[in-house]
Amino acid sequence: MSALPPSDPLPVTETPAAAVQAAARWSDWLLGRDPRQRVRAFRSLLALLGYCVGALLLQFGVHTDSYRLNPLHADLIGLWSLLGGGCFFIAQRSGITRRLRHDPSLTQAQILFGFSVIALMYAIAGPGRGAVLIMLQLILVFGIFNLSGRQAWGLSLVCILIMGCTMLAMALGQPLRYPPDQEFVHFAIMATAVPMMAVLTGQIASLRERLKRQRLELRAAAAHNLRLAQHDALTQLYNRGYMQELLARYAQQHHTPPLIITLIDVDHFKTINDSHGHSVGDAVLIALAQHMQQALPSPHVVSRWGGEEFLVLSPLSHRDQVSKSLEVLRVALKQRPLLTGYPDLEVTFSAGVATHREDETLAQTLTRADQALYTAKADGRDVMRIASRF
Ligand SMILES: Nc1nc2c(ncn2[C@@H]2O[C@H](COP(=O)(O)OP(=O)(O)OP(=O)(O)O)[C@@H](O)[C@H]2O)c(=O)[nH]1
Repeated sequence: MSALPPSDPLPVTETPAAAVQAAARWSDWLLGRDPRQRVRAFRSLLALLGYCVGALLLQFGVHTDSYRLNPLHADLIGLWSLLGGGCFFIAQRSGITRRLRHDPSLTQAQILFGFSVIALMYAIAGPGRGAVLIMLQLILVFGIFNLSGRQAWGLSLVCILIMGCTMLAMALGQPLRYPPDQEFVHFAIMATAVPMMAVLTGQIASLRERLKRQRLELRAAAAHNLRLAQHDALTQLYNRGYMQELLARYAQQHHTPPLIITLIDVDHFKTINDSHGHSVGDAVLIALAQHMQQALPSPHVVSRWGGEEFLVLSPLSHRDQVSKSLEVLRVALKQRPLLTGYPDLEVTFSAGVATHREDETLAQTLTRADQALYTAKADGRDVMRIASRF
């Protein structure tokens, strides 16, 4: 028996339209099912789409001869960009990049590859190279979601270096197609815009970091609140509210699992409080709770049901263990004092046990356990009684 029964069945919802189902199947086939890997594969696919457009534009330039492109160069660069982009997408889609702890998105590698494509395109585009510079910014935008500020600055410097060298080489090698004064302006624009992207990426990285921290804090606070709501502050056992919820959930199940309810009550607890003080009474409850949890570990669920009363929920298959463990505990309490420093403090308990029957509700089982406990008290305490059928 688990601490909580399986969650309620999902409400019946309308079946989505066939077109939606087909789209979902296609998207699963294309991007995979792992949510994180899907995002990575989607970004790589987007980049591949960008390379496709770039390759097509190069072919368009060759056919119209508007930019006097070298057809062989255009083919090679197109092929390079599609091959590289395709490899990155396949790597993400296959999931092998998940093993790369530091950069499973391959962001830096993809950006560096993008720089190489842009530099090559810039070198052959001639009069169309202004458009290539726009694509350069697009490549940097891809890093905004994954890079740290430091990584963004590093890549910016590499970008300025690669593009600066390309511009210089073209200005020196083909001064008619790449006039040096124009290349200077292009370089100045690029060298200003690229670091700006690095600054923005750094800001978004710290925002991401803050959000991540807040999410972790919220999760910890929610877990803490849940613990407070379900546990008794004194004994740290499950509290009555949690047990009532648990019983209600079992009761709602079509077939209530075979259960045993045991109610345990400390004998003459008022006398312990009156003669030793409330704090000693508290210590007795804490110590007894610990002993009971040790005697009846999972799958038993031990809880504090009320003041000096405990409720134990056990699967029917563990019925013998309940009576044996409680008997062992009862005898142990006689042999050595529960609290060190209080050798004369005698603590005993009475218990009532009821097995849930198919023809009754769990509330009725609980009532029978309570009646059995009452009988144990009436029989002189320090005993366990099994509930009768009714
Ligand atoms: N120290 C302490 N005492 C508590 C706590 N909760 C309830 N009590 C006390 O538990 C005592 C219960 O007394 P009774 O209901 O008369 O039960 P009892 O003295 O154990 O008598 P029997 O159950 O008939 O054996 C009361 O005096 C409550 O004040 C608690 O958290 N700490």
